[in-house]
Amino acid sequence: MKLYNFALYHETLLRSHCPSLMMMMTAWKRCCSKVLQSVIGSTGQQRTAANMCMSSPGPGDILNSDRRQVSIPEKRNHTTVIGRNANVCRIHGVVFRLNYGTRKSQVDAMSRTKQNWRSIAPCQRLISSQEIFQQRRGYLNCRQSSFLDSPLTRCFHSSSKRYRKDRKQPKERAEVTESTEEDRNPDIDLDSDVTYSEDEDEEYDSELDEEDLAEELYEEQVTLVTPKGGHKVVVVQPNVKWGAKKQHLTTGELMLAESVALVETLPHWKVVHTVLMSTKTPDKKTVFGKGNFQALTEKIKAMKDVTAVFLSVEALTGRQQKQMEEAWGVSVFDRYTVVLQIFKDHARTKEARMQIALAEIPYLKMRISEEVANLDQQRGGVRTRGGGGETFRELRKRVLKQKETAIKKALVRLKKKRDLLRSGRTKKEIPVVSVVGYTNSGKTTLIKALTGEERIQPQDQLFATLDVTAHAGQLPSKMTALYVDTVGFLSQLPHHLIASFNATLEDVRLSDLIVHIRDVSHPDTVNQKHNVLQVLSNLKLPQHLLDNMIEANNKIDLLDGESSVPEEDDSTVINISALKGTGLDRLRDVVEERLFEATDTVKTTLRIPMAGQQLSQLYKTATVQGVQVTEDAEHLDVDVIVGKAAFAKFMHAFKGKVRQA
Ligand SMILES: Nc1nc2c(ncn2[C@@H]2O[C@H](COP(=O)(O)OP(=O)(O)OP(=O)(O)O)[C@@H](O)[C@H]2O)c(=O)[nH]1
Ligand SMILES: [Mg+2]
Repeated sequence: MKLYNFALYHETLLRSHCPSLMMMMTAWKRCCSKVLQSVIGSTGQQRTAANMCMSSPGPGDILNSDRRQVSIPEKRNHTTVIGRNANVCRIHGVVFRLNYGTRKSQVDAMSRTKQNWRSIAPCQRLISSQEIFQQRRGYLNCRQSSFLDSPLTRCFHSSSKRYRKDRKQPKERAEVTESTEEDRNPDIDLDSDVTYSEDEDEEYDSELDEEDLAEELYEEQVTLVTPKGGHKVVVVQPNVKWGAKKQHLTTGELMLAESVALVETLPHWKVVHTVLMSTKTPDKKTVFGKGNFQALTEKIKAMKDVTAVFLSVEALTGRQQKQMEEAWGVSVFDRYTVVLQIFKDHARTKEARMQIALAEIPYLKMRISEEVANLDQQRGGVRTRGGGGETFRELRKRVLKQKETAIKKALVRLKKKRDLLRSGRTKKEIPVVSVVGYTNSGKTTLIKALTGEERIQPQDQLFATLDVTAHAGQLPSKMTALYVDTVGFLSQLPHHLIASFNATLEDVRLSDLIVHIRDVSHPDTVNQKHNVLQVLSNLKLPQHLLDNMIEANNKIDLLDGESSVPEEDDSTVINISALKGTGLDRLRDVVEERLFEATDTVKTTLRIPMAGQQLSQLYKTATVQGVQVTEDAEHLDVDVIVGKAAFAKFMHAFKGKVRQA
């Protein structure tokens, strides 16, 4: 090994003067690689071992100007990378950190001399540094495919217009890439070494902008893989009976029922057992106390048909998850991953998809930090500097950051579009009513009933709606209002999941009125209301919106006696059944009344002279709803909806000639 390392140190020299020794070394190294490949799993220790051994250049190596390298086992169509920061790669699903040991002179010599390229890698091709970005993304995101198989088509450089242009023109791509490469490094002569496989050509075809990128990234993030026969899940619900973490408004049984509903929302996931387990310390590493954890482990191990455990806590750290998986012998999921997966399954629009991708980033960041901690603990290999996991973390964090920026940018663009639409609505003075509430409370059903919109399809499912949509409906005065359907809320939902929906929840913030719809037939309705109010207060809504909010007690048709939920006198609470249509007329009246208050508008009837400019003025400044000739045939009674300021101005301008009828 020492001889080998010595040889590596003088590799360039050896390549030209002693090819047979170099070949011997290469064969030795390949042999090491193959042995490693066969034994390497995914643990940090093995990765560290791989880092140590796969540290020397040879055929098929990736080398870059950062003086870092990685060895790739022999394979057809080797990819050779020249550029910056290609310091990590993935081989057959295993991540390798690149080694710092290669000397700059070696890399430079190889980069500059075509001869060397040929001798080292006759079947390799050179790719641009933009493509390296893609490979890094490939390493980070492609969980199944190997580094070499990952597509080389995407680029993180949003500024790299040229690259995108290349991809639009696949036939001319070879020349363009050539010149691009040469521009950057005139010493490299690429004429005969640049080859492209047909597969790669296809990948270059499709147009890709940041939104597409974000969408693709969304697809590639943590996805719960359902086994062929579906998942048979045991739901474990921690029940905090004492202390500050105790949930006062709900019970362990109700929380368990919600957890079961969550799991069963995922297609082919079936709950086969449930466990309600007391804990005093839900924040502890094992969530439960020692004795309870032991008892739980025995219980789960005795359940032979189980393929996964859903532990109903907000989010598990990577270490917790690993520890539990080792103890229980099956996959373990938390609320965050399950809810995120439901969101992914249900999101239809690009905006919702991007927001979900954004929501996942903090979770991934947390996991990366932990992985790094593990790797750093396990380092100790020769010729590694800065900690085994350091580069790994930097790279992944950088990729995540780029991704975050790309998504945020795309969201800002969409927000601008939304703002335009919103300003259009404001110009037309169409009032906006946001319908919010706990998931599955009947928001979509209510909007369908109020607007008569046929296309809306309510579903008996958690998080059926993830795309915020607006639908026009008529108020009793024939005035049009826009009802906004929103994403439902859920208890113990990590706040950044909700926060990631900020762009769409902006509509709620800017609406004129909020209707909070509750499922009063649900046994946990009080806790649900509490949760919704808490989320609304976290959204920092304007106080007047919260003060003016209407509460609609939905699904009263499911209650024993329809009067079992008392309505309050001040009409802030209205009993309805969105499905049966009960109480909707009253709700419309109250909505209109509140909208007038919120928008400083009055609805009135004005008596004006038949001859004069008053009527034309009213048409200009108010919404005229009806005109009747009075009995004396000299006046008109005009029903109008008009802003308070415009009304005062009108009355002042025609003082003595007009009055309220
Ligand atoms: N019996 C009864 N069922 C209702 C009523 N309103 C809604 N539902 C049912 O409740 C279920 C959920 O309704 P949705 O309108 O999809 O609820 P949502 O609040 O939009 O749910 P998410 O979008 O998932 O948050 C559907 O099966 C509806 O048919 C009602 O007044 N009475
Ligand atoms: Mg809905």
